[in-house]
Amino acid sequence: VFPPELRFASVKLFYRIFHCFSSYCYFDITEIDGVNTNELYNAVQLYLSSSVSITGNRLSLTRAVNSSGFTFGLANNDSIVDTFNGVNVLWEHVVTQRQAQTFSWRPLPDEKRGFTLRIKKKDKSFILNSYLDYIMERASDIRRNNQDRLLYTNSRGGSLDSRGHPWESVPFKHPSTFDTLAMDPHKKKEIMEDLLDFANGQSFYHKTGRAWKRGYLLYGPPGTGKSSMIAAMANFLGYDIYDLELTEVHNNSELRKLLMKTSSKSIIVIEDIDCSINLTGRKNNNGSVSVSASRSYYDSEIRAGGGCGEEGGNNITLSGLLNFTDGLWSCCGSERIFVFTTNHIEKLDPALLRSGRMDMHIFMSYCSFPALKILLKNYLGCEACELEESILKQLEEVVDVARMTPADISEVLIKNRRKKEKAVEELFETLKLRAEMNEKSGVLRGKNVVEEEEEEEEQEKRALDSESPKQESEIEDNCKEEEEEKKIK
Ligand SMILES: Nc1ncnc2c1ncn2[C@@H]1O[C@H](COP(=O)(O)OP(=O)(O)OP(=O)(O)O)[C@@H](O)[C@H]1O
Repeated sequence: VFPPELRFASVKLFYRIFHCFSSYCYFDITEIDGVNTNELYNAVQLYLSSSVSITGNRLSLTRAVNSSGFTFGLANNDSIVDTFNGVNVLWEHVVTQRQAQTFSWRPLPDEKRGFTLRIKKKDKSFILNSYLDYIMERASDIRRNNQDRLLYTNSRGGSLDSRGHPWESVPFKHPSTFDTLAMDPHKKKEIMEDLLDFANGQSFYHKTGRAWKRGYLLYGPPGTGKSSMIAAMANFLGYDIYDLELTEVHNNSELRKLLMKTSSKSIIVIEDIDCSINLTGRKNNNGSVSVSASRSYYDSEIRAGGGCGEEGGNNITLSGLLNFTDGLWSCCGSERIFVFTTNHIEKLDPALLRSGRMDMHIFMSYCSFPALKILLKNYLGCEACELEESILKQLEEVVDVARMTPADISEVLIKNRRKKEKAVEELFETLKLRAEMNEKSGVLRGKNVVEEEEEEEEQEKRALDSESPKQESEIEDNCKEEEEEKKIK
């Protein structure tokens, strides 16, 4: 009976009166905002998925592409109460049929979906300030946990893929974790704590004015678990990995572009850095740092591809690499970890190793006794306490002197993994043989491995401490000299 205009006006009036007397206010969060997808809608859906999975009776269930987890959702027109800091809010999932479209540039779904958030008027400012931010954060955590890790590598010859992206990706399914990694448990704990401190340290980095990034240098002989450590780090933090092949990068600007296209919460890896870029050019023949060391010197003298005798034909300079790790561009994006690996730390330029670039130097050593116990547990399923005391003692005696890598030891264990006793016996024989060979050839010079390793680490630290300040003063002197020369000219 009512004409549509009158009907519309009376509904509007009714709502106004209703809202005046109601103690609630409502917010509509639609799936599509105009023509764009509403980020908040997706975030709310993910956020609610954790609470509805426990309380809901009828749920929608989805699994996104590249995701290893299921997402629970509120069924159509269902509602749920959520509590945030003692405040109750009501979420309703509203689904209505969309009117048939006459014409549209972009076809929209037949259904119009959205969430309605009902909160008490008195809680409005509190909820709007912190609850929605909290939802966005939780949603991105859930998304990251559900999503498969990705392993990116830079395209050959710097070419772009069909989407104009310089990185190609594959799902990252490396099973290495800190549990499977054989290394000294104290060292392992220290690394894990450092990683957690970094991942939870947003406010600290903000407060101290530091870019939210951290550098790790993994060094040690081949087969000691450097790559496994990177995989364990990625699995531990849930980060993607960008495996940067430096020999495929032509120049510094290409390097910078690659950096700009990496995402937050990622680990950028350069493996065997000493083979990717020639870092020895800065040193004199006797190993001391050249007096003429300066950025311009790096630029002109140090070229990539010379480290392992291969000519890569690319023009990345050390200066470019230093800028990559801690220049202004390294701060585009946040929460990034740089990991460099090398078998020859002595070949690396001290400038690359200083704190701020490589904050933590991790020495991946030959297999020690605590690491051996982890391998025995992982490969044979036997705890150290299950083995006879005498066998353990024998193993402990030879393992340090044998200087075998965890990779070598795991090969011996894999062969006999079904027969525990035979595996332990063969392992002992192999370790003994190696230890004898080492002693005969005088590799150890009367010291045990741990002492040698500690000494190596100590030497490296001393070299760094003495070189860093010297270098900076040298660089300053050089700059001054250059300026004076320019003035005279
Ligand atoms: N510390 C370790 N803990 C457990 N497994 C290890 C460890 N080190 C090596 N391995 C085993 O040996 C194999 C090779 O190790 P990995 O590639 O991580 O060594 P790497 O130090 O990176 O060697 P390279 O320097 O040659 O790249 C791995 O697949 C893993 O199974």
